[in-house]
Amino acid sequence: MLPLLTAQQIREADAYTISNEPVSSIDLMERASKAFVGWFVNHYPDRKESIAVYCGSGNNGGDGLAISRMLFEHGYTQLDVKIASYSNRSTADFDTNLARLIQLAIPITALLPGEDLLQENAAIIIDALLGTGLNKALSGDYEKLAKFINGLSAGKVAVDIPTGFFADGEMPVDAPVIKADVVISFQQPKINFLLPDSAKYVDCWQTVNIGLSETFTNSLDSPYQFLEEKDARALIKPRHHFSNKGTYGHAFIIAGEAETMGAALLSSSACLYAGAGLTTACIPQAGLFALNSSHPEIMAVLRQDDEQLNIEWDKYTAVGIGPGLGKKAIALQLLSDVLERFCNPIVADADALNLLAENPILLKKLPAESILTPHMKEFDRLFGEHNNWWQRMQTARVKAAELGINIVLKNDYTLIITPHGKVYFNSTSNPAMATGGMGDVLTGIITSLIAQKYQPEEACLLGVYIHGKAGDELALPDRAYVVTPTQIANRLPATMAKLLA
Ligand SMILES: NC(=O)C1=CN([C@@H]2O[C@H](COP(=O)(O)OP(=O)(O)OC[C@H]3O[C@@H](n4cnc5c(N)ncnc54)[C@H](O)[C@@H]3O)[C@@H](O)[C@H]2O)[C@H](O)CC1
Ligand SMILES: [K+]
Repeated sequence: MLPLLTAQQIREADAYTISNEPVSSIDLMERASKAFVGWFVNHYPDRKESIAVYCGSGNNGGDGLAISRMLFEHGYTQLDVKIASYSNRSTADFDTNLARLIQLAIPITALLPGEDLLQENAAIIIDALLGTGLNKALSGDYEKLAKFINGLSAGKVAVDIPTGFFADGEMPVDAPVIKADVVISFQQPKINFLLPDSAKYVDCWQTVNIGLSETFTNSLDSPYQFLEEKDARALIKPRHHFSNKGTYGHAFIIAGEAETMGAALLSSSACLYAGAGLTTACIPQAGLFALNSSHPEIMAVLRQDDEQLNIEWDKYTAVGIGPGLGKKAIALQLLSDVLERFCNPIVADADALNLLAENPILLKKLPAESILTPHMKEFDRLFGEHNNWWQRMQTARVKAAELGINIVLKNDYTLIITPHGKVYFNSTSNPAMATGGMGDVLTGIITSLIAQKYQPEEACLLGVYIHGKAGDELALPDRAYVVTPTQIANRLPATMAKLLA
């Protein structure tokens, strides 16, 4: 896991690294700037391209000055440095880098308070105005400069973080931010890059390692963690010789109405392909033919709307409930029944979540460590409206702890929030996966992993990872416009095998 630190913690990690590596602060800045330049030279190899480097007078600006010097040394000839001299304060490392830069034949212009901004013709803007030191939304000269830069058609590359963007915490609505085409972020993505509210500011980010002390960053035990391939590899268990279907559990998927049988087929097939020993789907009578003809491996428990059910709950090692289930009396009866009679953690999705929202008393009956897999709207129906994702994420932490459950809050970087206060951001998945039925597949995968005796938290982490990874393997090589949930389900065995290789 990559710990995701707040701006405050990044400063602490910075200070710790400086005194314990040890490395001088100016050399750490040199290392960060070199890492930026390493990326830049690969992506913008044309040494004749005109580049304007906009620098503040703090350490982000210091990086900008060091970057300008290094680009000059790499043979970039059309450099122009602009220094926003809006306050009379500067950091020592900024001053040192300014002294180094003025030795070189690079034009440097100071932008003074209240002054009109000069025309800008550069093809590329490097934004090194403000970084993680931002303490309030931009206003005055900085706001004017940000709007000016946003109005330029030049490509924009931000150093560490776009100027005006909050690394963590709630962003004021419509805060002025320099919109970057790409952000080269030091050491880790900033937490807010991973929340959907960042979409209007950050097109794309990449990280470069600057060697902050891992001993220290791990010791902070940050609640926020980034889930990566090595973590999924550590979680996935091989299938053993002499194992049989009984070894891998019996999953029960309660889903589908006559008109939404697709949801039941998608979730139960994903359950099958993710490796459950046995899968039984609880479906309406009308869906039996579709189930048998598409997936003869999956067994059925049929239900009628007006009939009392007599389910043998003891037969099953995991239960997933909700996809396409509807909200009729039978659905509520099934949900109440499972909460009353099934002792192990359950996976609740879609209509099961809507029923829980309408009958909040049932939330308290969820078996410990159960898993809810809402998208944003389902989450807000359950726990109230939220104005922004930072707020929503904090509510999820409170509710997960209060109810003793895991919450999988679906999005680009799906969040897995545990009852123990951790928030894991998943690193896989892509926009080609934005189609109906994707969530049904995820429910099937997580239920399957619980049936196979993964701990609920492990099932969430691995399930969310492989779901997105299968989507990446299908979409990214040919830049596919869309991948379907059926393709994802079919792909799972290969994706899982690769993780074990
Ligand atoms: N991650 C690391 O370990 C390293 C980071 N580096 C770079 O340093 C910046 C952070 O630098 P810092 O000096 O702390 O702050 P900034 O340059 O972001 O800001 C300077 C200064 O600006 C003032 N300020 C804050 N908000 C506003 C505002 N809204 N309007 C005007 N002025 C504002 C405030 O006084 C700040 O202190 C980090 O992003 C990296 O780029 C190191 O180079 C390497 C190690
Ligand atoms: K910046």
